Amino acid sequence: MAFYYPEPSHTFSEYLLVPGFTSEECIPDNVSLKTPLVKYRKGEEDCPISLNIPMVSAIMQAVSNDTLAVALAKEGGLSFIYGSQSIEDEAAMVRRVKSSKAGFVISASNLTPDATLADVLALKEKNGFSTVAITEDATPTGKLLGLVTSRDYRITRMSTDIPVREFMTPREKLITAPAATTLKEANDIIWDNKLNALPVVDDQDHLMYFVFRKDYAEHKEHPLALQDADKRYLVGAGINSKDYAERVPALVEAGADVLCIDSSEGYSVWQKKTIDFIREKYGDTVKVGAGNVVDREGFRYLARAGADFVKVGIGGGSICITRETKGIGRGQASALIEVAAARDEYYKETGVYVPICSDGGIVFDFHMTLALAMGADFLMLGRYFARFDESPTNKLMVNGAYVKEYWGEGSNRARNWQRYDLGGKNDLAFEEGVDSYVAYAGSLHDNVEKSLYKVKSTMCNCGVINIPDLQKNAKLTLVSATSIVEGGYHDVTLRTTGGGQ
Ligand SMILES: NC(=O)C1=CN([C@@H]2O[C@H](COP(=O)(O)OP(=O)(O)OC[C@H]3O[C@@H](n4cnc5c(N)ncnc54)[C@H](O)[C@@H]3O)[C@@H](O)[C@H]2O)C=CC1
Ligand SMILES: O=c1[nH]c(=O)c2[nH+]cn([C@@H]3O[C@H](COP(=O)(O)O)[C@@H](O)[C@H]3O)c2[nH]1
Ligand SMILES: [K+]
Repeated sequence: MAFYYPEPSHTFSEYLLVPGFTSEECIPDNVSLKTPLVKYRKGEEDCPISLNIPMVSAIMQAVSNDTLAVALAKEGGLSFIYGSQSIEDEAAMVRRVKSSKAGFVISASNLTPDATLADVLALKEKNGFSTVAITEDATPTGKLLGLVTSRDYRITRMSTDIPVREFMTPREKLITAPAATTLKEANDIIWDNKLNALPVVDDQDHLMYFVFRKDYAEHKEHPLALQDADKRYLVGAGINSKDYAERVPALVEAGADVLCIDSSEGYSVWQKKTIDFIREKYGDTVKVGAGNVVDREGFRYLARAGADFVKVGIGGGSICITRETKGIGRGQASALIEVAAARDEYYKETGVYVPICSDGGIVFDFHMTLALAMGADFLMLGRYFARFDESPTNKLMVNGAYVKEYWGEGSNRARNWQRYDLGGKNDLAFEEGVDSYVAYAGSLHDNVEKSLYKVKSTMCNCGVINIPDLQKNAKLTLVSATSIVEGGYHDVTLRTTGGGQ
């Protein structure tokens, strides 16, 4: 007979935290959100890689490119560059993160001289940046031919079909700096010449970075930035259990700090083979997470296989339709609670702490606190990051409101690159994700700061100022359907619409 779980499976919104004693030391400023990313042995002082905030961005085309990776690393979190692209393209993204330096920004707005004023305006509308690099091939690292800022054109006086070459500031009039320029030198040049943006170029006159006037206090603004010993930002990269023999070496060579096998379902021999390959070739020097699992057995299998962390969650993501199409999955809270217990059990048995990541289904900021309280060491978020300026997708106006595009990795849109040719017949493939819009929410920095302030405040209510203590001491209660009604506003008429999350 099949096995039946005695309890239904639950998710975050069905739980509440019950406050603990708040002492004088419990104030948000005292809270540390530092958390382990990869496994470590009992007694080892420092985890080989820790996050300064418990957030990683999802391994998705619509979420984790190099721009978002740099923005998130500045806050103390980590991105996993999406693996659903060619090995060369993924490695190039990793390389761009590793070669970006604090204060040195890879140009996110680029056109050729043949583009028009209309293109400049459309680009500005789309990504909000007012400095456009004019390069030979419209890439961020192409040969620099000029620059367009809002000082170069007047919309009221110029036709929008005028080509960029006619109004850009051409290369010969630009003040630039060579590759070896330090941030301090760059700022002196900016100051002496009253510039807003200083292009940094290599010896072949290819654009490398911009230094913007406003980024001067960069290092002071980002005290939690996640950097390696050479002050380069940390970055992760997604891999799959098929082309790892080629992909892993390319990503390692590009400088990826940690890898993660990206799959809807990780309790499989394919994941073990992938980890075996890495251990054989690199020993423990290359860190790799695995998943996703939703129960004790899945966790133990991957932990024993040597995973550096294990990702939890099947079908809970905002764009997921796996539960509907395949009928597999488990309520995210139930999955997390069981896997956290399995991690603790495994730690007791072996002395090895294998961190777990709650992946998918985080909608409200309080879900973050709940997931951590239920035992997650860190959280993977897709929809959350897709809404920000730094995510790779288009910002559009739909029904009078700004939205950003967001699509699942199991949607046809994401699968249009050839990875799926590697397994099974294409005509039998079915979609496991949707293509959608999410409400545009502004900059990553502002949102992360706000969300984490809420998490810290709640931790103070629970009487704890670090994540391990939250995991140990949190008191959680399931709530009845009726008490969920009690938890929202009720029996009043709102004077204004809206309200918090
Ligand atoms: N977390 C979630 O709930 C879900 C996530 N996704 C996302 O969609 C994307 C695709 O996920 P999947 O379809 O699970 O990709 P996948 O590549 O892990 O699996 C696709 C199919 O290939 C098989 N397979 C894997 N390695 C193999 C090998 N070496 N030889 C032979 N067969 C092999 C798998 O068993 C599976 O049937 C990922 O980005 C994933 O994160 C999709 C659905 C649900
Ligand atoms: O069923 C699915 N079909 C998909 O197409 C898909 N794409 C991503 N994912 C998973 O969802 C996570 C992100 O979830 P959120 O948007 O809720 O943060 C991600 O981190 C993934 O685990 C998918 N699941
Ligand atoms: K399985």
